[in-house]
Amino acid sequence: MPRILLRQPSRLTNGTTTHTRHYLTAPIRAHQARKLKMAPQLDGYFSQVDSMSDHFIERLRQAVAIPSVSSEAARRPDVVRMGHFLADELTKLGATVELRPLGKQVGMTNADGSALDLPPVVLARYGSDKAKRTILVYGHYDVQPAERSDGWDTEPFDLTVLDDGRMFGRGSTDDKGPVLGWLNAIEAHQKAGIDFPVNLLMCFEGMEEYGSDGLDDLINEEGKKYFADADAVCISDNYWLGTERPCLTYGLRGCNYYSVEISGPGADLHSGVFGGTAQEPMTDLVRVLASLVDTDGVIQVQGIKEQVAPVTAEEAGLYEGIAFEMETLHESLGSKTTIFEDKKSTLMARWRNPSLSVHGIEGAFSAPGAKTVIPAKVTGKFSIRTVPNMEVDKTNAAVYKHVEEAFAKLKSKNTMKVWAQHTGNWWVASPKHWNFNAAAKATERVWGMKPDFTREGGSIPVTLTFEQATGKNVLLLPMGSSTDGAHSINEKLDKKNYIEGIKLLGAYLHYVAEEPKNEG
Ligand SMILES: C[C@H](N)C(=O)N[C@@H](Cc1c[nH]cn1)C(=O)O
Ligand SMILES: [Zn+2]
Ligand SMILES: [Zn+2]
Repeated sequence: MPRILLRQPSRLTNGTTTHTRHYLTAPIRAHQARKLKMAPQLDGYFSQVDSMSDHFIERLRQAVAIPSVSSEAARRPDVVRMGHFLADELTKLGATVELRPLGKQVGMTNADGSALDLPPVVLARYGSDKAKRTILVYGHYDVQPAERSDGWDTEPFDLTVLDDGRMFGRGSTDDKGPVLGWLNAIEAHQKAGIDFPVNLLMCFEGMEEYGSDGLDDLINEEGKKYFADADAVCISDNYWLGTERPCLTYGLRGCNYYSVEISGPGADLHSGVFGGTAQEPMTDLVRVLASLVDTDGVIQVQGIKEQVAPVTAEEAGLYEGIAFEMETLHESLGSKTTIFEDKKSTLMARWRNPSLSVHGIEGAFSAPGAKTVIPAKVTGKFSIRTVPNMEVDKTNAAVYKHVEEAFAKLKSKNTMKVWAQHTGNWWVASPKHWNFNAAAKATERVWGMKPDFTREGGSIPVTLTFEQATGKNVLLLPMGSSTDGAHSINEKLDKKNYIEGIKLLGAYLHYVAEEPKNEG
């Protein structure tokens, strides 16, 4: 059973508080169902999901307990264990499952220097009825790093369920909750004795948080083989814009992630002995990093903004209608330190303009205390979120030129190297497709309101690859909300979003089955 902690909610924050939400009562739901002329069997499915909610939370607790951090070599066995956990659960549910190896990872090794295996991709099929549509779903079972000492209020890998419904744990919203949502939807159909409305193809990877190493090749290879039957693709791996209105997402930014390494001395040095006599890599690095972007987020690299698609009149009119409040953003951010004061500029900055973030410095002293060291080699990490019509190679070339020139200006005797650690494309699709229609109807049925159509500031590198390799429409159908704190301390998923999200995923599949066959 999940651990239920009856603590005061205020002790746990990721800069958020909970909202009172108004959920659908049974009569309103029945009215919605009549209005949407829809699958009566959904009511049975919804009741089944409700009655299995403790079991579904327990499944999430087991998944969160596996610290499947893809960016740390030492955690790789846990990432693999998580892949096996999913494969076992799917097998128990009657799916046909394969664990596909992806070979060795480039650029990361085991502690002893030996090559590191990439975690397997979980490929699974549930149902193969030619009379039904086939939906391909993708998600990831790896997570961002998390240590209690980062500032978590609870153990990050121990799902902590508060009595107000917030469920804290690394991966709860990104992306273990949504991935398990598909498994839970299958199980609830089985337990309720309701025919599963579509065939499901599943692709769950363990390297998304590290740029989806190795997955593009597999998708391209299987586009017309394992994934050949797919009629459309659905990904549940992003978040609502706020806490009240659900959304369907038709765009993502890309992500180019860079390292800049500066080295000089043969070893770390005593700053009393060598300070003032040796040129310091850290001094050079902070000056190079500081040259990239200003306080208002304006990218200083020439050749980036020049690639950005102009705003059309149609796009300019879209923003005001979106349910988004600056107050909710302040709440998710945990402060009022926003660059813009208005909604439109903020949404444009998140969805359709590039941004440059500086993430950290490897090799630098970062612990509490006052160590008087001169680090011998430091590596700065930064990334650019890319947007239409930016090109990966052009962007890389512009970044390398900027960094090389910024370093040259320092006239330093140290050595500098810059490279892209991983790159991932932006993606924008048409929401005018039966795949989105089905999701919109499911949203209205489950949440009692029409969804907003949104773009996402984050990246899911393989989205464009799925679209191109299958030639099918891709839909992003988020489960969690803006206050979940993905990648942050105290990541959480609200129980309401998890349970209603399981209903949403199942309802979407029923509406997919009912969409006219001649569209898309
Ligand atoms: C939106 C998705 N849940 C996510 O968090 N994606 C990551 C993927 C990533 C990591 N490196 C490059 N892309 C993200 O947007 O940071
Ligand atoms: Zn994710
Ligand atoms: Zn993520």
